[in-house]
Amino acid sequence: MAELTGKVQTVLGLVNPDQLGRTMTHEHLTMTFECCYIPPPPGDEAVAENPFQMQHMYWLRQNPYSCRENLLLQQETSAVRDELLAYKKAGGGTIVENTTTGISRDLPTLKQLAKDTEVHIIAGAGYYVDCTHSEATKEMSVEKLTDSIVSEVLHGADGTDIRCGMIGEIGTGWPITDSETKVLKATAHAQTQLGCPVIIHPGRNPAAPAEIVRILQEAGGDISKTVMSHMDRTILNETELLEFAKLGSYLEYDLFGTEMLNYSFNLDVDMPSDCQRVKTCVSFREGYEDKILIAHDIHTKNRLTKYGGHGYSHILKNIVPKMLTRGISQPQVDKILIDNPKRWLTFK
Ligand SMILES: CCC(=O)NCCS(=O)(=O)O
Repeated sequence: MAELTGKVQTVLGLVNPDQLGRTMTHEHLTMTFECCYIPPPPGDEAVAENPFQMQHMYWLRQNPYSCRENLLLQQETSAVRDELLAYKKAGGGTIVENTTTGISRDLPTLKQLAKDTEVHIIAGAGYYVDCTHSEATKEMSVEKLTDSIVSEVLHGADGTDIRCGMIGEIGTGWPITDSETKVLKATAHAQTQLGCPVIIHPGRNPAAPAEIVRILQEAGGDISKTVMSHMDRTILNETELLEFAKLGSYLEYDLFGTEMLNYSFNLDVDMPSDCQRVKTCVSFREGYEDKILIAHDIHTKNRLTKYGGHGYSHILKNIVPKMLTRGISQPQVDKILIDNPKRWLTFK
């Protein structure tokens, strides 16, 4: 698309890629996550019903998905606005907002937040995981899904003229369902037409990312312009990780700030700590330094600073200084936070 080539599309319009600055490539500013509610562990039912107050946040840190109120990030626009102002003050320039159809994307609110804070916000086109697909979505052909995704980028989404600047996060579970496979194929077809960035939410199985790449590739997708999210909880074995890295997608460590003992979506996974995430970035700094992206993927209320969480500035304020003490140079940090996001987000 000639008008888009060489540009980045924010909710306020096209910008020159050099304007983005430091970029978090996977965040949510307003969304609902009720689709992924998990009943509390036996014996904790009453605790889960506690008022949503600071003295109960210790429990939410370990059980974020077992309290319905915690899943309603869309109720916190004012706190998110304050956080974005703090993010800007900390040196942040851009947020890629990954909320897609199924988890309450709210483009007018994103546009207002971008105006109020002067943080560039890039919205995502497409569909989240199968359980959020409506019956109408499930019945759509790959061609119809492609048209809908293309239209969200070229004309605007959700009945507005606010345009998405990338496709994703496209949700998949494990095993990948028929409806998710159709959406992946449509994503690849739309990417072929638009030359746009794509970002994927893989299912929680180490085999999921490679299977997704295979489906995208067979449908003509450009893997070099595709981000595989949530690597932190998906491929933990080093040999398997290096094998996957060879396929050529961006590798996104986007759960910075999430430290929990039991990962309730997959109890077999030991969620890494931030120190372990930094170590992984260190091990990737030669060879794959052009492929690493990082973010917090804030999607529940308890991760906001208002509730004692780490907030959207955690990487800039705490992780970058840690990286510098562990052998990642300032130019390498700049690659991860500025150059790699810019390259990924620029339309071909
Ligand atoms: C919509 C937010 C989201 O999907 N976050 C991913 C959470 S996890 O699967 O990595 O736990």
